[in-house]
Amino acid sequence: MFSLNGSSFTNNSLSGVSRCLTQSSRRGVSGPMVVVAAVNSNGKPGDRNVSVLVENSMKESAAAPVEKEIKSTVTGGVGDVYGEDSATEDQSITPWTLSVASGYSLLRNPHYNKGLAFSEKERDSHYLRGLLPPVVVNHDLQVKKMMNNLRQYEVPLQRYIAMMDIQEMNERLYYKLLMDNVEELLPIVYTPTVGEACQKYGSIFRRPQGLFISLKEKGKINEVLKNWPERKIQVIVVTDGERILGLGDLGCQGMGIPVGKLSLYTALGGIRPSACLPITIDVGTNNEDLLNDEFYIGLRQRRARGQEYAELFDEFMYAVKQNYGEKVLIQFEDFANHNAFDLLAKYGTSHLVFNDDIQGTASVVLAGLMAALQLVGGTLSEHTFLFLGAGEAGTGIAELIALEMSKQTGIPLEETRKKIWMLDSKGLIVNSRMESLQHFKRPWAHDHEPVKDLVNAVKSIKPTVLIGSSGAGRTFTKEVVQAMATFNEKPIIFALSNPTSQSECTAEEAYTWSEGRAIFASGSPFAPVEYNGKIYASGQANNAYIFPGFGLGLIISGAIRVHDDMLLAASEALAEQVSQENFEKGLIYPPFTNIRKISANIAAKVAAKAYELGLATRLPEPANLVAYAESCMYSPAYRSYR
Ligand SMILES: NC(=O)C1=CN([C@@H]2O[C@H](COP(=O)(O)OP(=O)(O)OC[C@H]3O[C@@H](n4cnc5c(N)ncnc54)[C@H](OP(=O)(O)O)[C@@H]3O)[C@@H](O)[C@H]2O)C=CC1
Ligand SMILES: CC(=O)C(=O)O
Ligand SMILES: [Mg+2]
Repeated sequence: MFSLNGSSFTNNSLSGVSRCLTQSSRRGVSGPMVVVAAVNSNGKPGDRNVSVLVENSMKESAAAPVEKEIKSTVTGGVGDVYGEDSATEDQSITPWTLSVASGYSLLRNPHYNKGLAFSEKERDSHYLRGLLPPVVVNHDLQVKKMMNNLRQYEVPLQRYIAMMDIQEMNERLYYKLLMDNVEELLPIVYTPTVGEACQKYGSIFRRPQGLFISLKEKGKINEVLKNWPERKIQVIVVTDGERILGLGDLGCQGMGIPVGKLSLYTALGGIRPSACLPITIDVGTNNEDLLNDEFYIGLRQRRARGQEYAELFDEFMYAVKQNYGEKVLIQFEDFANHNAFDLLAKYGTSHLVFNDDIQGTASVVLAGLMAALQLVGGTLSEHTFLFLGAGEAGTGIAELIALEMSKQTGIPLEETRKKIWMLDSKGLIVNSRMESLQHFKRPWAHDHEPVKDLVNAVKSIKPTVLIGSSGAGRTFTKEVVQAMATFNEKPIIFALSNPTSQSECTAEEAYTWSEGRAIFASGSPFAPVEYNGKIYASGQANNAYIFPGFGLGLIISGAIRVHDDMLLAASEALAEQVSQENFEKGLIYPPFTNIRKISANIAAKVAAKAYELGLATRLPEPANLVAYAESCMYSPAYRSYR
């Protein structure tokens, strides 16, 4: 029997599981260390301290101000997140401890498992003899085998399930697979397949991924966050599932999106997987099909709104800051627009928040436009823009374009906005509709007679750029694309809506109907198209180009707030990565195969802007930010275990 943090253990209680080390003996061990909640001699988890007041979670960060009084019995110091150091004797604490994973548990630990790649020496020193067949294979061969296996599945959803299984089994294999085969696997772990996965999440559910915070957890969110096995969180992607891609309200099953986005944070942006936390806030769903689906995994109630929603969210936001400090990046994803704009405005001054749908999408589209100008000529302010869809994506993009025009020309924002027109489900947004418009649409109401449909709006406005951000599939009809092609030599057409089923038009339609003249990009990928004997490859205008590098830039600079100028910097960085060879193929985005280099460049420009704006806290500023960003990136290469 030996003692661990005051709890008694028999050697027997640990056999076949982790072999735990005491605080003093764990120093000097460089084996696979896992954090576990210690188990007492009765084999039951120790009590949790549910009311710990903490000021900051990150040891390296300065104490964050406590902005909201939370009932407390323990006042932990900086870094004393779990109240371990300062609890009095009558108070219970969370008995977290470190252990060295070995044997059977090592093979079942996705962070450290290497499968058949464990060396002979590791098999000896980590009690793996007999638990693996004799062969030792390398990482590359594992990737080759897994790709062969994945390609056997013809149904994309089966590939998605297989990828999730790999992620749950061997994390480094999952990320190497994804990074080495990014163009092939992005459509599986991301749009379009992730959309179908969310729709069927309940049926395909195997092991939970991410953290589920529902109305049931109200008053206990601090405690729920402590259940997550990692403490040093740098990026959270959170959704409430109300607007999942263009598929509407998928409630709790929206979890596929934060999980997928964070896979990209790691694979494309180099953020450590253990620093990423996917979260779904479950306040119910108004999706009747899901409410009646026996396999639905969420709360079976209609959505909470108003004060109930606001209180839960407030508790969540403060608990996040208390647990992970003020430099944790919180990415809002796929909220319905009636919450998205308000949440961004509300927490934008107190937290490091970023709305991917509003801001990330804006940045990626502006980058595509900057690149497209190389092909069509003219400056941004010489173009005229028409959007189908005036929600988060549409108005977010429009605002960033107007801001960039204003910066380039010195013309006030109110004036540059006049070059941008928008349609919603009720038609063109015009001044006569002002009273009934949601606040985020009002800046886009201009003088014009009412126009009900897109084709007439196109004919009247004569835009040079047409952007689809409606979530409504096949709305760029032949008549619409042909109209664009009558008054534009090279019409710029973005069909941003996801997944593929919601795309405003296909690549084939855009090229065929414009007689091969369109500069086309879409939110979900399309295969190259042959038209009149020529191959047309289209780009993927998806915020996946931006958020991984953008987030990396915030993290490496220790930024405390997001600023619009950082979005502009990210757009410039991305546009600069489009090569002459890409332009010659008609591409306005670089291929995803170079994404890590692209992300490092975006991160460097975003970080530089954070330093320039005085929003960076990691000092001094590195001399070469691109090299620094690259050096900070996670690599999925296997580590040797002693
Ligand atoms: N490619 C990318 O990187 C991204 C793509 N998207 C995609 O953009 C789409 C929209 O997202 P988001 O802006 O957040 O959604 P919102 O719900 O905020 O906005 C949708 C807008 O489209 C309008 N709309 C819907 N149907 C029609 C129609 N048939 N005709 C005209 N207007 C219509 C709505 O009108 P009304 O206001 O009247 O209801 C609303 O203004 C989604 O499919 C999403 O996947 C989003 C983010 C990033
Ligand atoms: C890409 C993305 O964020 C969306 O479609 O919502
Ligand atoms: Mg989104």
